[in-house]
Amino acid sequence: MRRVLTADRMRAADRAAGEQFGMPSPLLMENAGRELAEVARALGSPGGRFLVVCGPGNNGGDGLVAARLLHAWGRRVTLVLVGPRDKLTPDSQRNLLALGPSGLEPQALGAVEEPRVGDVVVDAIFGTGLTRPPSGEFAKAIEHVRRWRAAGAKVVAADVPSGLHSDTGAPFEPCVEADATVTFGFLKQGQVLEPGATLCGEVRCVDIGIPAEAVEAHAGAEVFLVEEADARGAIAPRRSDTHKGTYGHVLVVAGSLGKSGAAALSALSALRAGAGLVTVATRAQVVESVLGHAPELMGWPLEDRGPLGRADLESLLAAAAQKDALVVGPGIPRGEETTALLGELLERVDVPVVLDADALNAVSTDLGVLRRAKGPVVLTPHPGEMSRLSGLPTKELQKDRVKVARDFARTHGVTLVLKGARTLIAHADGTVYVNPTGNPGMATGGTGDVLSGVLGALLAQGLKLPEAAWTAVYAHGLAGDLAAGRRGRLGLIASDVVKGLCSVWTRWER
Ligand SMILES: NC(=O)C1=CN([C@@H]2O[C@H](COP(=O)(O)OP(=O)(O)OC[C@H]3O[C@@H](n4cnc5c(N)ncnc54)[C@H](O)[C@@H]3O)[C@@H](O)[C@H]2O)[C@H](O)CC1
Ligand SMILES: [K+]
Repeated sequence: MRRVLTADRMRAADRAAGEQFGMPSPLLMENAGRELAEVARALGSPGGRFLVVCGPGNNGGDGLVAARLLHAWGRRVTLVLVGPRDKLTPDSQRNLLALGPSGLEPQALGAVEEPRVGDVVVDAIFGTGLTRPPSGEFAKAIEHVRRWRAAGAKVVAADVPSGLHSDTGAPFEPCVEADATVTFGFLKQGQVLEPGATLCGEVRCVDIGIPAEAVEAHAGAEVFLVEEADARGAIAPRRSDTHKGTYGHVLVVAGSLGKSGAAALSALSALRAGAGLVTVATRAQVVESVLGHAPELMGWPLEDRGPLGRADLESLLAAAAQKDALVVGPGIPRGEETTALLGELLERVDVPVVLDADALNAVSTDLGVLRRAKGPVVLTPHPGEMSRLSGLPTKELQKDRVKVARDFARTHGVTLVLKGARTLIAHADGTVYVNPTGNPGMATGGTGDVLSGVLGALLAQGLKLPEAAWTAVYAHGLAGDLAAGRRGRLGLIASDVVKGLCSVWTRWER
């Protein structure tokens, strides 16, 4: 897991590093500038130029250090200073003075010789201090950097691409797009959320001497980036003295006329994610078509009576007996009484329950059922379903997904998987995990059903929350990435993701 900070927490850590741990800001800046210069040097070509564009704050100071070092290393450096010199922060002032012996004189933006392929532009205009849309000469400088990159120069951003909001990952207009971002101390939220993650290019998080102890714990507000080792480590190797009962029995309550495929995808994924047994509870009229997808599946026919309602409760409780996890929602026939039915089911079933698809739409009309649940509950909404659950317009909630997901999980005591580019897993304690796997090829019908099955299977095998959730999400996204590598993103369909799960397990069992 990689801890991810907001700009405020990063600044507090900066201060603590100086005040409590003997790492004053000028030293931090020198270390940051050196790391920045080394990455820039590695990206440049031997005869190439280095164009360092510095803003008025400490981000600019990092750039001034990098310019001095690149020059000392014999590189051809052009320096541009954006904004009034009298506005430079004290640390940046010092570094401007330190340039004296090098003879490096800042040039005006307009006078700069256009960079070419093989040249490197160091973007040190703004970092975590950006608080409003860049304007005037700052906006012009950012537009120059964007144009130079389009002309073939490589761009290395200091800490954060200038123009990117370092907490939300939303770009102001204009915003630098970088080939690499050298970030200092800890990852920032905006670098792991889209579109920020894409705008950063390859993120290198470098140690500049800020000890982990300098970061104040924020119980209930921590954000972590999930890494492959975390997900892989959650899947225990299989012992020889085990049997299918060891790996749990999942009940999938799903499917309806015309939507038997959703049930099959969810159930098949539960099998492909290691569940010992999977039973599908669905209307009698579709049970055979669901089971037709895999002889390994078992069926629990529900009497044909249209939408799921109270009349189905006794049968579903009987189906849920001796099960280790439930997945409810993919393709279910939803009606007036489905919310009440789910409420009763959640109150009486004590194993983990995954609510997906139309089960989410059903509970969104009475969120109280979540608090009344006897066992742990995981919701797996996409943004549209999240809008119905939260009452926020989709556009609104997408602006600060971390906050929306955290608030919902904490308020209702659930684990919430907010799907999308960089899916978020918010746990009831307020901690949010960011998932880096997955690709736009997975924006195709049925991939959500696949995730619900994987999640149900890991819960049935005894993984606890939130670990079961971020492991399922990571594996599901990686399965999609491996499948896209074989099929191409355009051709990817949900069944490929199911097959991709096997590639994940073989990769992790090595
Ligand atoms: N441990 C670390 O992370 C270290 C970080 N360092 C670098 O310091 C910057 C943060 O520096 P700061 O001075 O706070 O802000 P910026 O340089 O990002 O921004 C400059 C300055 O600009 C003003 N400002 C904000 N928005 C606008 C705007 N739209 N137009 C004009 N001016 C604007 C605001 O007042 C800012 O103060 C961090 O990213 C790192 O690169 C340290 O150097 C090393 C340790
Ligand atoms: K920057």
